[in-house]
Amino acid sequence: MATYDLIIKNGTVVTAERTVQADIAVKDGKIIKVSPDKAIEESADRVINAEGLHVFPGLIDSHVHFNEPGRADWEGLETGSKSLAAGGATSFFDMPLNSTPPVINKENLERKQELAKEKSVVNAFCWGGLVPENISDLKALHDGGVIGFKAFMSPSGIEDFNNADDETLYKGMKEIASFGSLLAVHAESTVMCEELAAEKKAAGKTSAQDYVDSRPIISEIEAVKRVISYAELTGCKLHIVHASSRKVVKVIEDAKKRGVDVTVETCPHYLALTVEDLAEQKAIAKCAPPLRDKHELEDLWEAVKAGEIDTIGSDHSPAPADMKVITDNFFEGWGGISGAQSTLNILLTEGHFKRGVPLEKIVEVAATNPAKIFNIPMKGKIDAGYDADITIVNLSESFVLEKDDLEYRHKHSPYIGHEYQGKVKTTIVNGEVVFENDKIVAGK
Ligand SMILES: NC(=O)N[C@H]1NC(=O)NC1=O
Ligand SMILES: [Zn+2]
Repeated sequence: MATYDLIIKNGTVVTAERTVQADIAVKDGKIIKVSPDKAIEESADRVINAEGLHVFPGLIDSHVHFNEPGRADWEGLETGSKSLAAGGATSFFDMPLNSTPPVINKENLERKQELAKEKSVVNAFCWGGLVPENISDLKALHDGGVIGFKAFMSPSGIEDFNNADDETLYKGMKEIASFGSLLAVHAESTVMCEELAAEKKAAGKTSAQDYVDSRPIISEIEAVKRVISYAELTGCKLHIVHASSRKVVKVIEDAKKRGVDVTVETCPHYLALTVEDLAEQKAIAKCAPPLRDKHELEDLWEAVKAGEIDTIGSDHSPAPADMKVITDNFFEGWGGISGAQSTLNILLTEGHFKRGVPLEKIVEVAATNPAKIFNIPMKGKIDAGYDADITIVNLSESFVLEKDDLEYRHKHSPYIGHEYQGKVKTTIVNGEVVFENDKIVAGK
């Protein structure tokens, strides 16, 4: 019998701390040994020669909406997880809404957990929801294994997931703090967004820029400041999702300096696309908070480089094509971008190659920090004892993303036709190869 299940030889291994040439030995789903000094000579059932390739910890996408159960016609755990594997991600945290029933009680959580076990080709974790109706369910959700809670401060666009008013934030955060979990928040001001949208629509102003102007950066800042106040009052750990501007990040930086336990996510689309892409691609590039301008995009990259961004998650929020239609009114059509498969490509191409973001920083925000912040032990790092969640990438290879490359149920993406430097060659989940040679091989 071979000593190991798998050895990855001669690769360049990237962690959040350093990049070194090393061999990696895997057995029973775990990394047994990382050997930078000398070759691992023992036997293995399979040897992958990664000479000339980079070996990253598999990405942990802390923000996806896979819609199952109940709306699997929008995406689903199988297609969603396959798209992640194809993009070099080995774990995801599924948001509590857009699936129906939403994950706002223990029973609904268990249903999703069972489905994920059956259908996902990567590691699946669930977020629980915080809505005005479920304060008394939060503890049971926590005990059931949710990685944290998610609340919307503005309407979610989903009728069975109500947004949290200030009273809900207060009571929910007090409760969540009592058992040491965390609240993630979609932070936009309901009043500002609704009033501005009503004014625009009444004036017949419905262009891409009008939609963007109806959800301004100041509306994110107002909501972020307010929820940070509740975090200070209750001691609840807080995570702000999808900050679209460094101006929002700055508010969080200031709170961190005061000692508030708060972290911040941004998404690849705020780092790769602008309002011009929205005007051109219409609902395919529509999201909330909306895409900003080129200046904001560049500033956000500076925030990544400066270490002000804790995590980067895709906020993959797909919908069928007939919901992604805008004729000339940008207030219509589903807001949510399909991007789960492209996160690493964007970070490498737009971040590393075009703007000099170190590979270690990419690993930190897309794998190591999500594991750390959300308490997923033994993931997000390539080291002895860690789970063998690994993605092997050829940084010398470039490609143009084609529609048929997408594993999504609905093959639309604002990134089709974009050229990327750095191609995912192999994705390994718990020691098993799930993607290689441009194909999902899980279960084969
Ligand atoms: N419900 C839902 O997925 N909303 C997401 N879509 C989006 O563009 N932003 C979100 O928060
Ligand atoms: Zn989201």
